[in-house]
Amino acid sequence: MKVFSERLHLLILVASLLVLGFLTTSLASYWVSRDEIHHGIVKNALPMTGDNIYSEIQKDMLRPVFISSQMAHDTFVRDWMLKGEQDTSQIVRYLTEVKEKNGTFTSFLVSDKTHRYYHPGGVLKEVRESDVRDAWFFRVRAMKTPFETNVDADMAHRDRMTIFINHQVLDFQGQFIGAIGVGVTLDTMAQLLKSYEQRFGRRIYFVNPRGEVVLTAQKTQLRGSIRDHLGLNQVAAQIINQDTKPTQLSYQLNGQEIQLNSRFIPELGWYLIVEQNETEILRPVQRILLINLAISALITLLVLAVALYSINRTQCQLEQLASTDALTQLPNRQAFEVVLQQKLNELARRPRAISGVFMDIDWFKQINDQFGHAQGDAVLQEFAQLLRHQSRASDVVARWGGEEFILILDDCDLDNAVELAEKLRQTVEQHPFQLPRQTGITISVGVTQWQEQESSADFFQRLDDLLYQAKTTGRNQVVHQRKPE
Ligand SMILES: Nc1nc2c(ncn2[C@@H]2O[C@H](COP(=O)(O)OP(=O)(O)OP(=O)(O)O)[C@@H](O)[C@H]2O)c(=O)[nH]1
Repeated sequence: MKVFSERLHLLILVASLLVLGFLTTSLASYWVSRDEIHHGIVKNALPMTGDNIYSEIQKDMLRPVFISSQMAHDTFVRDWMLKGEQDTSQIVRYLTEVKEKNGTFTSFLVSDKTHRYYHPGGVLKEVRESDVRDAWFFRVRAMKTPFETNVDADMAHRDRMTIFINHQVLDFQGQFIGAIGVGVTLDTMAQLLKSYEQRFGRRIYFVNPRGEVVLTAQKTQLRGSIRDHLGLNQVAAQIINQDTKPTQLSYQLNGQEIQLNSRFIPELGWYLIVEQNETEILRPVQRILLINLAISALITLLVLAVALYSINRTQCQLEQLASTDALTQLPNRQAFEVVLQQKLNELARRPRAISGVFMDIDWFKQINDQFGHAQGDAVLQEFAQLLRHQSRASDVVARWGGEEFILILDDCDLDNAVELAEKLRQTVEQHPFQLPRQTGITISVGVTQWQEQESSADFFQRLDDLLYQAKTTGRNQVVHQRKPE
């Protein structure tokens, strides 16, 4: 029991050390990867996507700004306006050419004198200070800078969202005489967002200062106000209250961590939002962690199995060593007593006759004295070999000590036991032992049958007495005692 619990303690210790080691390395590498991924998203991926998109926007806006500036400085335009806007077809043709040559979505001119709004289709309307949709013109008129970009619905094209470059037109004395420019659609921008979404698996969209989603890539499918979206509503106020510096935010959605980078784009007057689902990115790393843990568990089990196997093997070898007589390889007295006890316990379940044969080599001291101890050992080994051959698998044979041997015969009554003992005695007597000189070797034997309810001490005592009787009454004989009737 003690050995078992020591073995269990050892195995628990080995398993704990392995589990601790594997857990520490697996979790440490998972945490490092997780931190690196988080850092990569927050410090690099999201801000860089924002930077790239912003620089694309700036690049895209350069050409329309340049075209609008050229239109504003065109002598024909200014002369035509100063000469009283006589022939509408001339300016319409001019605006059509600008639009078609440059591939812009629209082109326009608004006169400060007549308030007429010209575009490639003719005169669209007259701008009025009272109309909120015309407020842009009066704002441009009051501007200190020569142009602005303004995202607005284009009335000439069914209110399609358009980026207008509104450039002031000044006369030759520098007085404001109108606003001119081109409009480009947001289609290219949407295309850009879509390609970024596909390439990097990030959600990208624009939000106006009221918090409404104004432009998304097709995949995003985000509509309405960000205040109405679960998760996003946690950071909506921070997104639209920020200054122009990019801001890093995060929110929780369905147990997932979403990282969000937001920046104000002055050219559009919108906030550019780039989002990345950190939990999703972490999934492969978590899968690797689980695989690592599974491999670790397997290795731990394997090591435990190998340890258990070798402990058991060593223990078996030790037990074998402790229970075997080194000279004859027969079980020793201790082992014999254990096996005999098992046999006696079995008797209750299956009652049967059991007999004992106790043997002692005669005059063995003389053999040692004549031929030396080594020769005496050889005789003991040869005798053990004879015993082994004479006994059955169910019998228990052992070296009792010195030159004494014992045989327990299973399912064998006294008559059969005496017969076998006699046969054994004769075999020994006739056996040519390997000695330098031919020497007769004999044995004295005591035989008796196990009596019911008898203690093993009494049984051995009787066997010992019978053997003593054989020795004292002439040796080389079998003495037995009948079972009392
Ligand atoms: N070579 C050898 N001798 C042993 C071993 N064990 C005991 N002996 C010897 O066996 C001898 C037994 O001698 P005794 O007990 O006097 O008995 P005996 O000479 O056989 O005489 P009886 O038994 O009376 O016939 C002793 O000399 C022991 O030293 C052993 O393993 N090897």
